[in-house]
Amino acid sequence: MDPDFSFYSRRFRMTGSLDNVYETLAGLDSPELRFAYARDLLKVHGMLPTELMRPGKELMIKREMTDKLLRIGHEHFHGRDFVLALKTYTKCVKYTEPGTVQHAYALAYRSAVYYHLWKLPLEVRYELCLTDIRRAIESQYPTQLLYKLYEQAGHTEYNLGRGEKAKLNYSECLKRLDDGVMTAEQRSQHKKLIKEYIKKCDDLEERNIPVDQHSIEKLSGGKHPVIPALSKLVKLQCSPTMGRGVFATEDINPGDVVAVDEPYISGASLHNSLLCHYDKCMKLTCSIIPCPNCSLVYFCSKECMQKANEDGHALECPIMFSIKSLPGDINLNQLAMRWFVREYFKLNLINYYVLVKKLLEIYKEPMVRGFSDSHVYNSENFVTAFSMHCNEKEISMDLLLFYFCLGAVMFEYLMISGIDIPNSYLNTIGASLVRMLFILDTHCRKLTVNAPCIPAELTKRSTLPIAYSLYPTIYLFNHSCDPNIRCSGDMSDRIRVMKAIQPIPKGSQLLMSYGVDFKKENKETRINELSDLFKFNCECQACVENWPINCYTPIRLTSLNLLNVNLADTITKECKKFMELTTNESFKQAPHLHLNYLYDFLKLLFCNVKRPFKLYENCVTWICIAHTSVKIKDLELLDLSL
Ligand SMILES: C[S@@+](CC[C@H](N)C(=O)[O-])C[C@H]1O[C@@H](n2cnc3c(N)ncnc32)[C@H](O)[C@@H]1O
Repeated sequence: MDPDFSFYSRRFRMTGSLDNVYETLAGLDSPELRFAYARDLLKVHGMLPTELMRPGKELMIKREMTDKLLRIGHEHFHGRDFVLALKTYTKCVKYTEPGTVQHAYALAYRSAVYYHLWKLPLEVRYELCLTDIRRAIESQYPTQLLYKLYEQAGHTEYNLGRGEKAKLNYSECLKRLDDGVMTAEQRSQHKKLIKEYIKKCDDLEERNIPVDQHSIEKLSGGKHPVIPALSKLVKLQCSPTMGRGVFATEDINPGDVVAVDEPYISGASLHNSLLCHYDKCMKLTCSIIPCPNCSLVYFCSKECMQKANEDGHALECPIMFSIKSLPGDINLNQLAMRWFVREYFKLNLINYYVLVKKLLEIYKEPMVRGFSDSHVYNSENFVTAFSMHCNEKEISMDLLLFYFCLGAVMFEYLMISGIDIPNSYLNTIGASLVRMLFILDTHCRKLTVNAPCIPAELTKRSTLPIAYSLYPTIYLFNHSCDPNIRCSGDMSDRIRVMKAIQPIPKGSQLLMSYGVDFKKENKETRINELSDLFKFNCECQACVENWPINCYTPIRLTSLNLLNVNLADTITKECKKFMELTTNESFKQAPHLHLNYLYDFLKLLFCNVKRPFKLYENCVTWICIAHTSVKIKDLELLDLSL
């Protein structure tokens, strides 16, 4: 369902006051005054909340459902429908509180499902099984049944080839058998069996199971001295048509890594419970634990839950349910709240106030945003993100009113939850929350590059966003319909690596695509799309020179497009070679094995042929494909929309 951005204007229209509201809002030129106005307006119309909304009843009903769900889970399990059993037990894990017997049962049953879940690769299912066993043991699994869990853990470690760990678990099982409810005969039989298992472990050769090491790419030329997420080969500079941007200080080659950025702030999409919501983890996992207080965010481990609490979740937790009920985009509302509480509490009231007051005043000047008085760029993620350009002037009155009212309501919830903000700071701090909403709306909602994705269908490259993240440094790159850099690697990776896909001579700007490409769409469509989504008129070379789309791009070398006639023979020969290679099946299967060849061919054309030229554009496309490995992760083999 599309977010309802006309929620507040509809309310005011009903009271017949909308025209006046628009007029007054438009006449106020500072964000603080607009915030104060929206807050007063809501107060007058009785639309400011006076208490927090609580999950109460909803959560109780879910908890009562658990027993029934466990029974259904058993039916699926015994009917060997392991995927349905997994879904059902996972619901139970979500609905029950960690530390309770019910929670422990749900985890223990789910561990048994993982053990049998043939659809998952062996190592994955065994690791998940062990994780759930460990958690069930930590949550109050009944003492008289603990031997079963240790036995299961022993089998799983054994199957993973880890003899020593298997022995430890079997030995624990032997001890725990004394607590089991059974006859003396049964106990002695069982102990005999476990001792045989222990003996078998001695014969097991330790296997080294390769771990999926995600190698993080290194920045070409090393780290930038001021902005560590950027390469040393670039600098921040202002361009008259695009504002702040990133420019090459040396020649950059295709394949060079120009930025490695981590999300500064992120949140899993609310519909997705396959992801750890702690934003420094964001691991895809089937094995989740909900926050025991709000039950709205999930973690892959207790450690992540603890770190998330220290990083601000403890503060947003009491108002999570209220935020969930607000109009607009739930995911982004939550993200804005997370961003606000984290920075506000990190900096403290006065520091936060002083910083945002300055940023709210100067953000209109592109080169001042983020720069100190001595023109040194402040690499703090908060400054980079908070000072991001987002064309507020182009935003419709509807949306402007929406965000100021939404910010005022969110702010009220914060104050009701106990955050004490003196009156003299209130409007500035409130306006900072509204600015966060604008920034996230402009830069997060619409850019899929900011959303870790999983493939929507196994056979296609289309992807589904599973989380929303603000990558502060990536946002410094301006857009081109003919990008010379691109995000490489797996789209579900939390860390984003930007690589050059074309040669970028010293002094030129590094440009990424915000989602449109001159090869696929004509100028009019692109302009409309960019203006609709991002509210700017594209000033890239492809738009300014009105380059034709792919099917009209010249494919032949002629005196019109050949810049160096002396090299005509060499270029013709190389073009022929490129065409032969790229029609070859083995090349299509593994273009990444030919990257160096593609880079050399591209550089040859870059220097000697006028663009657009079909083979140049095709070569860029192949480089992009080779840089993007959309790995089919283990979890996507299952339909786990829980
Ligand atoms: C993600 S920000 C990029 C950094 C921005 N230039 C700044 O000063 O913060 C996107 C904004 O940059 C500007 N921009 C980016 N690409 C552009 C282009 N091709 N033509 C014109 N303006 C552009 C627009 O104002 C856009 O809203």
